[in-house]
Amino acid sequence: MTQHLLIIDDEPDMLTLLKRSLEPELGCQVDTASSGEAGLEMIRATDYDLVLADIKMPGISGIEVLEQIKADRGEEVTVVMMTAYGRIEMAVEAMKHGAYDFITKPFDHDALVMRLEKAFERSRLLKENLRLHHECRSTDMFQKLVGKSPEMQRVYDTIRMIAKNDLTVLITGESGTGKDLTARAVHALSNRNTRPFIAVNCPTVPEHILESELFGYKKGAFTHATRDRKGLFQEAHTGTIFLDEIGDIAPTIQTKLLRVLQEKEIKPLGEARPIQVDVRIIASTNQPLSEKIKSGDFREDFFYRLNVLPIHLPPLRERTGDIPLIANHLLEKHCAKLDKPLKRLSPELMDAFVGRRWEGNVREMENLIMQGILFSPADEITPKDVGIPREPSPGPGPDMPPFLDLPYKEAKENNLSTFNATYIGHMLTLSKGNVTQAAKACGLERQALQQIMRRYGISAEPYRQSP
Ligand SMILES: Nc1ncnc2c1ncn2[C@@H]1O[C@H](COP(=O)(O)OP(=O)(O)OP(=O)(O)O)[C@@H](O)[C@H]1O
Repeated sequence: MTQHLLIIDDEPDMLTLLKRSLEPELGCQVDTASSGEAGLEMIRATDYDLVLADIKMPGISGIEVLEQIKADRGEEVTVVMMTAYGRIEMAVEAMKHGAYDFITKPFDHDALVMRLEKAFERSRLLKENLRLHHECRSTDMFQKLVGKSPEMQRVYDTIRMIAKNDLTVLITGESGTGKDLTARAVHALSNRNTRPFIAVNCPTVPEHILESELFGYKKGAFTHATRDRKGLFQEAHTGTIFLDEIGDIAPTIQTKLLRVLQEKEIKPLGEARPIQVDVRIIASTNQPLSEKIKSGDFREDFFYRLNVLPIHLPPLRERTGDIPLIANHLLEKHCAKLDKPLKRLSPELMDAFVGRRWEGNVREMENLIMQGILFSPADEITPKDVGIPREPSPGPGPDMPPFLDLPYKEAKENNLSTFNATYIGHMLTLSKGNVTQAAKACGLERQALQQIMRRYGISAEPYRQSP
């Protein structure tokens, strides 16, 4: 991409001369401004890679231009100053204000080109750094949610699409599917990410306490209210509140939450006047709320207020392609947490994992893996270590393979994933984690094997621990 240079100088001849010589020599596009005021306006409108400004100008001086650029854009824009020969104190002043370099007039042309090339290089590196930093931040947001299946890709797309606005989100999914992680990802990608994220596990708080926990109370509101206390909504002000397992809350609290959603205000117990709060609400449930509405346990109007932006997390058995990836992720995470050397999952255990129904989803898998890490005597965790019978569970029907009720593409992808985890796992076991040897045994080029391993989230690391 062509780089973009802005030259600010009050001498028109100098501008013409520099533009004419620098454009072909640096291979960049040069714009010119004949005053500090005009220059600043152009900088606000265009993303320049480099600004070359004269220090001494009538009106806004070069130093003032520099100060303004630093105030508006920080380190994003690289600035080089020009000063007349002998005005070294001005150049020092410019460096103090954050100029990258200074050049004295009259110039030695070659030296000028060389210094501007260096400044362009600095600007390119800086922009690349900023881009990577930004990319890292946005992948960080999802880093705890592992899974590459089409189902999880849809979840990530939805999170990205809905995170930035302030609308209410309802996350549904069986227990242990990652609703809590998803709520945190929505907050992390939202504009509120530097503000509080308050999670409330609704069923664990007794009904009579939940109201005062959420909305707070005034001194004297009830017998033990010896002082004013802020509720969680006030704690979450300008941030996000996550109401986990909302399906379990009592109708009286549903009515009060409905009011918060409608009016954006809360009323602490014992307080006469409502208090305005600016809180984004994310709720989750593992129960079909439609049934609760039918039985009269959940207010229908409250449900519609909550279900503005829905996210559904599919159960693990419907995204079996993710199982090897999540299993290895949890293994690494918990070996580190439990301060144990990295173990590996035997191919038989991975097979059993893929065929399992996982009623408790990722949480159930996490528990099994922790047991395996603690109880397996060797580096390899086998089905026996976690109490799984050797034969994989039969899946949906008595004799039916677990993929027969899936669409072709998905069934194929899931089976490929299992096949790769088992086959490559076996070859890596034999080669003690040596990828070159494993590739030879597979009859593949090393790079081809590495590509497959990357695609299916297989790491050679755990196999290197073999005695
Ligand atoms: N996609 C995933 N990748 C990695 N870890 C996950 C994933 N989904 C869930 N987990 C892990 O599984 C455990 C359960 O996840 P989480 O608490 O988010 O589920 P939940 O749906 O909120 O569960 P519950 O309904 O029981 O509250 C957590 O330790 C979480 O880190």
